[in-house]
Amino acid sequence: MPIVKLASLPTIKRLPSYLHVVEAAQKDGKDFISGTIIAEELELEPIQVRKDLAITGIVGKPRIGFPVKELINAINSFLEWDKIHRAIIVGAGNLGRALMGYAEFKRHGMSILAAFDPSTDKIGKTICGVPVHSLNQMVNKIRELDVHIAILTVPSDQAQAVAELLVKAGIKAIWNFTNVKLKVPGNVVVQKEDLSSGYAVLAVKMARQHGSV
Ligand SMILES: NC(=O)c1ccc[n+]([C@@H]2O[C@H](COP(=O)([O-])OP(=O)(O)OC[C@H]3O[C@@H](n4cnc5c(N)ncnc54)[C@H](O)[C@@H]3O)[C@@H](O)[C@H]2O)c1
Repeated sequence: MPIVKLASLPTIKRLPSYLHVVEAAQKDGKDFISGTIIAEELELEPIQVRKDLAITGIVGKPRIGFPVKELINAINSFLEWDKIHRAIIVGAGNLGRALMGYAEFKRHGMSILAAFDPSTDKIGKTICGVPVHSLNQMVNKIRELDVHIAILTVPSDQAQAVAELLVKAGIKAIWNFTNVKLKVPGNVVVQKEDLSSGYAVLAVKMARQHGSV
């Protein structure tokens, strides 16, 4: 199966920010929001916002803007956030625990059903409502719980071996927080995440604005 390439990747990455702004407008009791207001909030060009939002199929009205409720539904639907995504976490350490405790994921359909870790201090415990199991239960639990997404927060030297186990168990997508480029079959989606990218942008922006400190 070919690797899925998304032409609209930057747009997809901006959609959650749009959703935050539009949800805030809904909380303020607004029925409509203009592309210009969204653009101002996010320091983007209005044309960019309108182009991005067109991908969700929702059309704004001249001088009135976008209907807030429909826009929220359209963004959630485009992002597949209106569906339940059954997930597990492998590696219940510092990062794994932080992700288990992040309530936004639940609000957006991500249901973390179990975590797996070899540490006897963690097995049998519950972290933020998520039960931690031993690694030798992983394959059976993935099948039993009908899980499709695995969040990988293991030490880097364990990443490839764990990924291979996940693929064998039938996992369809791996959200990879390790710094390893995983080798998996083409039908398994891998999304690699790196907080350092954000830090890099922050540091360079700060240097440009204030000079090196
Ligand atoms: N992408 C990012 O921005 C980012 C940020 C922080 C950490 N990380 C990466 O995430 C990973 C975890 O970082 P951390 O700070 O949580 O480390 P940590 O040491 O706190 O946690 C790692 C956990 O994995 C468990 N583990 C070890 N071998 C395992 C295996 N084979 N299967 C399942 N679990 C196993 C350990 O017992 C531990 O609980 C590391 O690879 C780190 O480099 C990435």
